[in-house]
Amino acid sequence: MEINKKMKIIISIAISIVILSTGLLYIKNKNKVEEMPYTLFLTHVQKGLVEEVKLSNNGKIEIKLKNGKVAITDNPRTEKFKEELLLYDVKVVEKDGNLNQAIPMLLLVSVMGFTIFYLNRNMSKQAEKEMSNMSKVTTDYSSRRITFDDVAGNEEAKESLMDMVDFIKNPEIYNKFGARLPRGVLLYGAPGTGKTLLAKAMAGEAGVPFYAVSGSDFVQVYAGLGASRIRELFKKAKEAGKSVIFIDEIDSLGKKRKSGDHPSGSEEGDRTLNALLTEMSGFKENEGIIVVAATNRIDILDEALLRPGRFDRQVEVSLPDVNGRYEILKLHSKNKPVSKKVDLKKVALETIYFSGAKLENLMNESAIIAVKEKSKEITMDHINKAYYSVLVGEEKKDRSSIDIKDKEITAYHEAGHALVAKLIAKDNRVTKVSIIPSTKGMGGFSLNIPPDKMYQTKKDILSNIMIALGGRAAEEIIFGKEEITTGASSDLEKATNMTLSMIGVFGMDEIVGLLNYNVLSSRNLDDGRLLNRAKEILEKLYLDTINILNSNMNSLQSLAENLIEKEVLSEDEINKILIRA
Ligand SMILES: Nc1ncnc2c1ncn2[C@@H]1O[C@H](COP(=O)(O)OP(=O)(O)OP(=O)(O)O)[C@@H](O)[C@H]1O
Ligand SMILES: [Zn+2]
Repeated sequence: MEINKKMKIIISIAISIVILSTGLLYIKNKNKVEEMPYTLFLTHVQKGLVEEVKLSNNGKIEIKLKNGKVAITDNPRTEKFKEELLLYDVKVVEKDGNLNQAIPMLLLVSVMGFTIFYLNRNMSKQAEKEMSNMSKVTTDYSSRRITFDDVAGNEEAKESLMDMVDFIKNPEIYNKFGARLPRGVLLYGAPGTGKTLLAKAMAGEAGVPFYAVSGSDFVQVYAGLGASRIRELFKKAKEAGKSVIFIDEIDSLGKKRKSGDHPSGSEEGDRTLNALLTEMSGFKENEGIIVVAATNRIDILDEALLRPGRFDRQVEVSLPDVNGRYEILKLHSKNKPVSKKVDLKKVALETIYFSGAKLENLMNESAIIAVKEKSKEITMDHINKAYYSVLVGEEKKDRSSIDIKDKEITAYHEAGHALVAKLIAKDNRVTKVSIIPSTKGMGGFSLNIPPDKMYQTKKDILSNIMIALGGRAAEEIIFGKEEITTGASSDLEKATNMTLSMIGVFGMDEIVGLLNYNVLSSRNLDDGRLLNRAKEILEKLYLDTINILNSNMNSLQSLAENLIEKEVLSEDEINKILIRA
């Protein structure tokens, strides 16, 4: 922070103290007068209930209502305040403070205030803006209650959140058993996958108020305001008793710090984050308050956020698979006159990589087009038109435009990994294969769980290398040598690492021997033998992988076809397909 800014802050604090004490003195003398919240005062002004306002330099200003009542409220000290009052036909009296004791202080205040005013007009404007943002904490209990029925697909995420609902509802029972309740849940996943919706549904199911803020509102806020807003938010929630506090875009507060480096976030972001962590450890255990945070990027989050007692529960909210998309489309068609001829299953098939928000958008656009065309119902034609308008301007990297070839390639690639695992590592479990991108894999992923044991054998490592190569091998077999894709890059990284460790660290190759290559290269003794040998081993394993897949072509085809159709396969489904093939 530059000195100038620091100075300004110190001066502002000094001023605030003076102002506050003056204000207090004033209130003390006026203690018969009722204090009115500033927001209420504003509505009174708008409704024309205010007769007169006595402007002063105090922290509080005096107001007289048309019904004769006198009250005080906070002095906003904005430039336009007087004009606004005049526009609402309020009589404005300028008064210099009638308290003898306060006159010297007031003088001081005005002089300092004047200086500050010139020091930075903008800063105070900014502060004003943020002050008004303070009331931006959205509370949602007035609107319709949202429940888990409003969230389609996402069964896994829903399930883990249902537990939390029980925590909120019956903290006493958990107390009795001495169970420590989670305080924070982190929902992570692509934009528009329903994280906010899930958090709202949690509050709705538990029947408690929902308080929401967004991390991005705190970026570059006026010094100290972020932290105070956080405290304000928690205070509000605590007053309500049980509640769900939602912090969207938490990554803008808690970005990973690079070691040694100045924290990548702003100083203010840090302060806000610290306030958040303090508040979270501050509330008594088992009070029934749960903090839910959401992010699209769990990988850039500061680990401090993920420690026990903080956001120690992490729930992935993924893009919907074809079934999920069908459910979401059905949900958002409920209140719309959709023609019976519309095949939502087909729409679901054609909307791979669409998030829930995008599907909602699709149905909404369709409805708008139908209305414009004065149609009685929403037809397939409307949905098709909407489809293109939803996709317009989308970047390709968003993976929202369906490319059937992409889908096929991913399907064969993932089927390759899964099949190799099933064939050569019988102790491994393949629990899930998916062609929907997620944090587990950009194109898709094949979840391969090795048995739990302390040591890995050479055979295990060889198998794992082949499993990693299975994706590329399948691509080459099906689409040809020239059609292989960039999709295997992280697989190759893994395979290379495993091979190098196997021969250079674990001493598992007869030709290279028992030498540790890290030691050799640190003494500049590396003669390049390791590289040649690693290449040789990797090439042989790749050929083996191709051969295995070639001799199990039926299984590969069948897995891939099922993936294209269902997009996600469970362990059971995989096993069934392989038995049939
Ligand atoms: N699983 C779902 N079921 C039903 N509707 C959904 C689902 N996911 C998203 N939607 C629709 O999309 C809208 C936006 O979703 P939401 O704001 O919850 O996403 P988000 O994950 O919080 O997004 P972001 O990361 O962009 O903040 C929801 O209000 C809802 O209409
Ligand atoms: Zn792969």
